[in-house]
Amino acid sequence: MSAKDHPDYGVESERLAYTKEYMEKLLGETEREAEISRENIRQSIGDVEHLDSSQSYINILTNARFFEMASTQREGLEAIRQSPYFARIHFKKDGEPAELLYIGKTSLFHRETQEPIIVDWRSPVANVYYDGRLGEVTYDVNGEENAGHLYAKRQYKIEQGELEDIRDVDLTTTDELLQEALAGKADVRLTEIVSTIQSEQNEIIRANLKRPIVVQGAAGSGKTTIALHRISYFLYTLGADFPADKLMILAPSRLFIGYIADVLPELGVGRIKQTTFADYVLSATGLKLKLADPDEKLAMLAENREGSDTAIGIARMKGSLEYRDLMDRYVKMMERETAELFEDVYIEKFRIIRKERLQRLFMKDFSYLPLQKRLDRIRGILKTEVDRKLKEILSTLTKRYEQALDKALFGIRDDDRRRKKTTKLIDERDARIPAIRAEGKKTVAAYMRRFKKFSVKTRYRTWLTDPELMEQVARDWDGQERGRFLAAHEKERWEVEDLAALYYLHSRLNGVEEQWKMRAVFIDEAQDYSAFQFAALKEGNGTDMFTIVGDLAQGIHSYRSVTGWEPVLELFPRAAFRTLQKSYRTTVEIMETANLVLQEMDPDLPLVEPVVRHGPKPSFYEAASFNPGQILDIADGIRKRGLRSVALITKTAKEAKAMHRALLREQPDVRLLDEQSEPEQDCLLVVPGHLAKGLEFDAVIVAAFEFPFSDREIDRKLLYVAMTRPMHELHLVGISPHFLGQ
Ligand SMILES: Nc1ncnc2c1ncn2[C@@H]1O[C@H](COP(=O)(O)OP(=O)(O)OP(=O)(O)O)[C@@H](O)[C@H]1O
Repeated sequence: MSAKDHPDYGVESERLAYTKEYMEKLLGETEREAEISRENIRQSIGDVEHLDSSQSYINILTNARFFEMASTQREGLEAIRQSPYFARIHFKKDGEPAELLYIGKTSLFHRETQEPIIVDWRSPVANVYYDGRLGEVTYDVNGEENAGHLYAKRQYKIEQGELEDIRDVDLTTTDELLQEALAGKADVRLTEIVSTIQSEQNEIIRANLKRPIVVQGAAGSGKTTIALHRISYFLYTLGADFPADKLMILAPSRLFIGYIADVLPELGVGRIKQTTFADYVLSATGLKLKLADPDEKLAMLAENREGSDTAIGIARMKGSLEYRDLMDRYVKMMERETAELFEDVYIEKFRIIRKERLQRLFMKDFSYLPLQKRLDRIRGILKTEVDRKLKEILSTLTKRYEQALDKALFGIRDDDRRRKKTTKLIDERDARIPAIRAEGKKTVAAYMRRFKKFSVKTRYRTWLTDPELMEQVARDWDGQERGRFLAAHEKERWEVEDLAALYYLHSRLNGVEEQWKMRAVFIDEAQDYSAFQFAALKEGNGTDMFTIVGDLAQGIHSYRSVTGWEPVLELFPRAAFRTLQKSYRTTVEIMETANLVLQEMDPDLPLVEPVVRHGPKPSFYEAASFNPGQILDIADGIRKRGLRSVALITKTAKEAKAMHRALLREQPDVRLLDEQSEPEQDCLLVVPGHLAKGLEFDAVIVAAFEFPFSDREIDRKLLYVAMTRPMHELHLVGISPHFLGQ
């Protein structure tokens, strides 16, 4: 059906024409305003030379601000020019007349009449569009409930400024727009979904922003997308108090950041910090460490290598809250050792401050601060105290010398004795007073020298290698456990698993600098975080405003990460918890096959419900060894069916490298994805399973030969992740595990 067939086509095309016309007019105006500001700036720069320069500077600043505002408005208008809105609601707020509100990516108001021409999708009233109900509805405005009646919802497809389609949405029709959006091709990039956000997703996006939220969401349920839209909603709603650079999204790899980076500016959130946990910790602590390959343990497990038990046991320990408690005990020891260093403070023979007072400040009054920050405060207090007392001492002494001189001058009769006495007094005074003054100037610095800066790296390394210290800190470990731990750290080697402890120590000893202290944190692929990582991030940033999204079924790093959300909810007691079971990425046929793997992990796990969209059944190709020709044939077939992004997902990184090499010999358009690469289209991408997490492709070929997928937990998870990446086609090559029923 085309838009022209709709009975309201005439009205709707007039409305679109009106909107476009107004936008063009506004664009012209902002263009002129920008030009005027630019001209004013130019003039003021000229005036700086010969006029009152402070006035000219003010002019420059004001006009620069106007220029910026005009540019931002122009950019906003440009962005929505081709498709100004995507929906309309017929809505009546209680006590007000009914209105037709057009919803788009940003708002547009008539400058003179203040009439809303387009309402922002993030505005409070737009909530009723997403909420899924018609009839009596309520929505929240700044914590206050507003009520009204929603008569109708209508969706539009507007492309290149042309009205292509109009659809009235009622509760019985399926969301055709969603179906269409899902049938589209993967772009190797995420896109915004503001026009088709579903009500259960909307609920998470708009959940109380000042409280934490934890989301367990199935593969393809839109977790990443929702996290990004929640950030956009966050900045729209609370942006005035929370500048974008105080918000951070933590992604699993740099590759993944590249994948989401495009959608961030589109949602108006390009300026937030986008980083990985490792990069964040290294920047925030200022530590320069070369980290060992973070996926080595995963490889050990996937390849079923000998000797992985100890390494994995240690990794698990380092992610636990028990390890955090050990670090707390270690900090307590350092606190006590530091407190012992306090002594009374003197200038000459005058006591300025007693050590007990300083110890009390350090241990009690400032106990809420990191150790170094407490010392900094104490230094400040000492300085004030020394300055004040020094003045007192100098004035008292000066007076005392004056009195003594008076007494000598007027009290001693004998000339010779008097002269001697006064000379002695004057000499003494002239030496002592400047000496005290000089000493007083240096007292604080000299006193504070006993406190050495806390080097987090050195302190942590000492904990890992010093048997005596370990015995004191890890009191509950037996000799064997300590021995194993010490032996594993003989060689200096830094691993991702150490980062939580390093960051935690940094935050407790030195404190995280303002620049790195975030006010809201969004974590994607959160199933790969350990309890200690969550705890450390919360402590270091001093906030619990976290949005945590993940899928336990994809927890391929579960040897070092959480295996349930309970510990996370305990760490964030104010958190809301939501689950998403519906998957939007893939077809019914692919999801049903992936569900077989899910069931194998834990029969109690709820199966993922795909949004009804059909496609070919997954194909299986029994093959004992890798044959590049076979893979390229499959990929060619996929391309011929019009799909563009194709990934070959392997079980291990080692096999990915080997397959990539072999494929390259046959065809140049093959790319191996690693941590640093940019995902790209139109070539066959070879992706190791753990890096495929979070990404999506039109079609996926899963292949494993050297280490085929077996019945082990790690294999099931890796296979599940790989199988849930495609939007349209899945091909499995190699020996498939029995539970796939092939
Ligand atoms: N409401 C929606 N409308 C249109 N597309 C959607 C919607 N929700 C999700 N999608 C699409 O579904 C796909 C999966 O979304 P996303 O990658 O955010 O899911 P995820 O839960 O993070 O997946 P995974 O855990 O498997 O990485 C994306 O292509 C996304 O654009």
